[in-house]
Amino acid sequence: MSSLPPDPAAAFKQQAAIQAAALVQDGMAVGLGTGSTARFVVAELGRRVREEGLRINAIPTSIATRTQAQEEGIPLTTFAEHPELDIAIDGADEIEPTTLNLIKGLGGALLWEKIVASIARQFVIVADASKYVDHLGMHCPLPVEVIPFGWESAAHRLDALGAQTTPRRLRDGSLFLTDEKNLIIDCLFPPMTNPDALAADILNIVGVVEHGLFLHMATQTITAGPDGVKVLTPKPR
Ligand SMILES: O=C(CO)[C@H](O)[C@H](O)COP(=O)(O)O
Repeated sequence: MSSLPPDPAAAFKQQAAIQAAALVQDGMAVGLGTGSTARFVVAELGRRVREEGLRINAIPTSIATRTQAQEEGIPLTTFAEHPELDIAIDGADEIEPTTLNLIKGLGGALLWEKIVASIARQFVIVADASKYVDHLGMHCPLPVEVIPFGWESAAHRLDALGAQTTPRRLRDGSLFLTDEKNLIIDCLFPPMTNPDALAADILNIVGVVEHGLFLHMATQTITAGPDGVKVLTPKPR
């Protein structure tokens, strides 16, 4: 039996996920996201593969998603076979509704997620409606992935950019390791007015591998909440 409390947003997440999974067509190469909302997408795609004979090839964005996809019977592919993807569907931690700029990575999979999103012709975000914010950074820290060597110095330089930094740890106090065996520094920034500039500053720090700002990448968000399902595309810049 799971010891996790029930997720009050689960039904909304599932609603958004099922609508997004309907965008996937026969023959597509699909990026599979990570997190509790993306899990519903993978489950629905698995159902379509088994019950409708949907033929897809997928690339998962984490070891956890790879395990789920295999359990669901979704055929997996490689970057060699599919250097580009037709669509990637993933969750988000915060969504700015005008630009569809995002914070991702509270689940720790931001690096693989960003690689997969960057090669997808469509990058569709699924979430419950609580993820909308006026400015990124309002509700959650920005995860930054750094290599283990010299991570304390990278954290110090993130502090200097105005963040309150915390290395992510497991319950037993040990440092959390990503699927690439890197560390995550969670960075609490004031609400962001210029995320593009901040992203560039963060990437300038030697030792930083990636950050959870997904800017100008999402082509569509599908969210569900008490007011129903909402589909957004980015407003022209
Ligand atoms: O970026 C992610 C993992 O690295 C997730 O997509 C993000 O944390 C959203 O997760 P959830 O759907 O569980 O709210």
